[in-house]
Formats: sequence, C-alpha cells, structure tokens
Amino acid sequence: MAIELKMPALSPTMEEGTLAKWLVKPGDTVKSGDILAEIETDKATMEFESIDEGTIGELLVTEGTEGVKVGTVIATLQGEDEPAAPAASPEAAPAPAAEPAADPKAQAVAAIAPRHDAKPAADPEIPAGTTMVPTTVREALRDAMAEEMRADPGVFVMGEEVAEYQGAYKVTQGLLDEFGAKRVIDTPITEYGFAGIGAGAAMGGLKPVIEFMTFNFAMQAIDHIINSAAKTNYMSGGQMRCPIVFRGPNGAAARVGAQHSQNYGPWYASVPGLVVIAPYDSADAKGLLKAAIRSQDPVVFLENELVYGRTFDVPQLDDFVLPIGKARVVREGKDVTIVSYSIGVGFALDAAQQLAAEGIEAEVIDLRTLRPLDKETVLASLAKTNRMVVAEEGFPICSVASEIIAIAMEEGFDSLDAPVLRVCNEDVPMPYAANLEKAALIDAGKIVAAVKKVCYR
Ligand SMILES: Cc1ncc(C[n+]2csc(CCOP(=O)(O)OP(=O)(O)O)c2C)c(N)n1
Repeated sequence: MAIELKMPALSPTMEEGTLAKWLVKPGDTVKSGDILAEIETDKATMEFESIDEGTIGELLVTEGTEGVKVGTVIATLQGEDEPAAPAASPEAAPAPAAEPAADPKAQAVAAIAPRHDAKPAADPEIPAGTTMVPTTVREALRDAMAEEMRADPGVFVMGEEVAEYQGAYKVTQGLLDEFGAKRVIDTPITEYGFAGIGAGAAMGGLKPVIEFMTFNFAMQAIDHIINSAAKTNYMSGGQMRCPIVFRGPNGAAARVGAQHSQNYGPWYASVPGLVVIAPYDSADAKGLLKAAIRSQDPVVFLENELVYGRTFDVPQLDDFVLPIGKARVVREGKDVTIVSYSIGVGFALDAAQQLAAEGIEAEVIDLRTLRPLDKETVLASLAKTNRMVVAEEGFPICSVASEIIAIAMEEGFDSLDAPVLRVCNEDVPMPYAANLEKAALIDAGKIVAAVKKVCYR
C-alpha cells in the first residue's frame, strides 16, 4: 500500500506551513533520512525528512502553496514491491485534511527538535547612555522574578522559606509583601512534593518558579524534573508543555561538606527536554531568569551561593531579557580560549589577568546556558586562538568540560595547536577540612598552569 506523506508539525505550535520547495520528483527512490522538501513556517525554513524508504509516487501539493494544514497528505510513497505511480504533475490544490493528525513518529521527533537546533538570537542592544546600576546577583534574581510576576499573573514562587523568611539566601526578599501568600508559597520540607505540585501546575497552564534551598536537596525531586517536566513536551507529541523553572544555589559553597557541595550542571545538561542555565554575573542572572520564566520548556536554573553577594552592573531597561543558548565572550584575547560558566568565570577572568602580565592574552567565554550549548561561539574562539582550556567548578568525569572537549575534537580538530585541557575540582567527595577543601576546588592558579601548558610556555 502506498504510504501517505503528510505535512509534518515541525514545532509544537505549528498548525500550517508553506511547501516551499520539493527536493524529489515522482519516480525518485528515497531512503530514510533523505530530505524530501523544504517547509516554511512563520519561524523558520525546515527540512522535511523521509522516515521510510520507497519510490516517490505523486506530489499532491505544488511548490509555493501556503497554508498547508499539518496532517494534509502532500505526497505518496510506494513501498519496494509496488509499482510506482505514473509521474504526475503536482497541480492539485492541497487536499483538505479531515483531521490534522500528522504522522506520530515524525511529529514526536519534530516536537523537540527545532527549538534546540534553532540559532539563538543575539544579545539585545543596550542603547548608548543606558544607566548601569550596580546590583548584587541576589537582587538581580529577585528583580527578575518580581518583574515577571508583575507582567504575568500565572507566575508564582514556591519553596522552603521563600515567603516569610524571604529565602534561605534572601533571594525572594520583598516578594511576599508585594505579591501575597497565594503567589509566594512556603512549603514543608518535601522537595518531592512541591516539585511535583509545580510540574502539575505548569502542565495545567501556570508558570511556577520552584526554589530549592540548594540543588543538593533537589535529589529528592529529581524524578519530577527528569521524568515529568523534561519528558512532557516529547511524550505528548508537543501537545502539552511544562513551563517551569527550578532554581536555587548549585556547586560548592564554603565549608558545608560533601553532601552540600556539588555541581549538578553536567547531570541536568545531559537530559534532552531540559534547558539548563548557569549564569555568573548580575545582568546575566536577571536577563536569563526572565527568559527562563518565559520559556515554554522546563528550565533548571543553577545559581551559586558564593556569587549571590557579588555586585555587577545591570542595565536599567524596562525589559532586559537575554537569549537562552547564547554564550558570551567576556574578555577578548588571541592566544588561548578559556571556557567556563557560573563561578568558574570569575576564576577564569582572574587567570586571564595574571596571564596578561606574562604576555598571554586569553579569551574568556562564559557559556551561560549549558543546554543547549552554544557550540558556535566556542568553535569560533578556538578557530581564532587555536588553544583551549575548560575551567569548571565541578567533578572532572563526564563534565561539561568533557563535552566541550568532545566538541573541539569532533568539530574543531583542524583549529587545534595543542590538546584541550580541563581544570576541574578533584575527583573526590568535597572534603570538610578547610585545607583539603581548598585543594579540591579549582582556582585561578590552576587555570594559569593549564593555559601555560597548552601554550607550551
Ligand atoms: C531534603 C532537605 N531539604 C532541605 C534541607 C535544608 N534544611 C536543613 S535543616 C532545615 C530545617 C529543619 O527544620 P526542622 O525539621 O523543624 O528541624 P530543626 O532544625 O528546627 O530542629 C532545612 C530545611 C535539608 N537538609 N534536606
């Protein structure tokens, strides 16, 4: 029997598209993975891939036809043992679809694919003369939540001590006063419970911001993050979303021992369906948390306790939102690239300063988003400097650093003049003793040493 090829849903919200171009004609043999056509939506032009093999029968919709409903049969494909249909000219108007039900396999794959493949937008222009306001990271995060709560009544904050006590680290300061107890909700000590309530609320159309006192305690809730929030879009074929933000401090704090000093960035960044953000400074904390709250995808937003009190400039703009998935070159240099994120960026900048005194100009990249990773920015810098060190406050094995090194090998090999090195914490549970803790953590000196190695200095 001929297989009907239907207009695919190339994003969860796509209802119709333009059949921009056919790349096959009747009689062509195709196999799974061959590109059959280019489809335009209001967002992008995307390729329509075959998921079967056979011979193209009829093309039922002409090139250039606009408004072709998802699920409309646009062509037929003959299996191997059937005679191919005579070549027909594709003149027919799009056949009306009785039910706009796209091929479920293609739809399920398409449901999560385009967003993560799409090129992230550039950072917004900051107009000349914009006032820059020195702001702590803690205040920037609070401002982001407050602004989004003012703009959208569906946004609410929930977690241990977020309301009356104003946050274990005072990140939710002032929110209870302004928004009241229905939107700033103290919970019992049950991460599993309130993460689950949040995931359900998000599936039901609200926009929860779930604060974990630290991400160490999110271990109790991880099933909701990984198996509910991250999978909803995919498993419903794009019909149901889970727009939730899980946020809180992550990584090593000071002298709190092994169970309270872990970086979960690589854990979450390995999960398709999640967006993972780990900002360093105040402007990024604000602009990216606002973006996270607006995202239709579940976002794991990793803060750092040791950075909450640091002050950085934030542009005073009505609505400062940064693009998810876009890394930032925080310092330009020509001799070597240091890639990092979160608190590691501070160490990388210190290292770059020390290296400059010795005549080595390091380019420092802040990844900002760990999933989707901005490979382009990393590879462009590697092409310029030909040497790279990745600095990560976290365990070395299966780290974000490992991933960056794999990308450099797979896609940047020809740019490399030296092996890429990673500078990570020691591969041990975090010691409690101050001297051992210091020895286990990354610092600027360790980054300087690695940079000298890749520069053969
Ligand atoms: C799963 C988990 N969530 C959160 C915390 C952080 N935490 C440590 S002590 C504490 C408050 C405990 O209060 P309570 O049970 O009343 O005991 P108290 O210390 O007042 O005797 C919290 C929330 C934790 N240790 N583990």
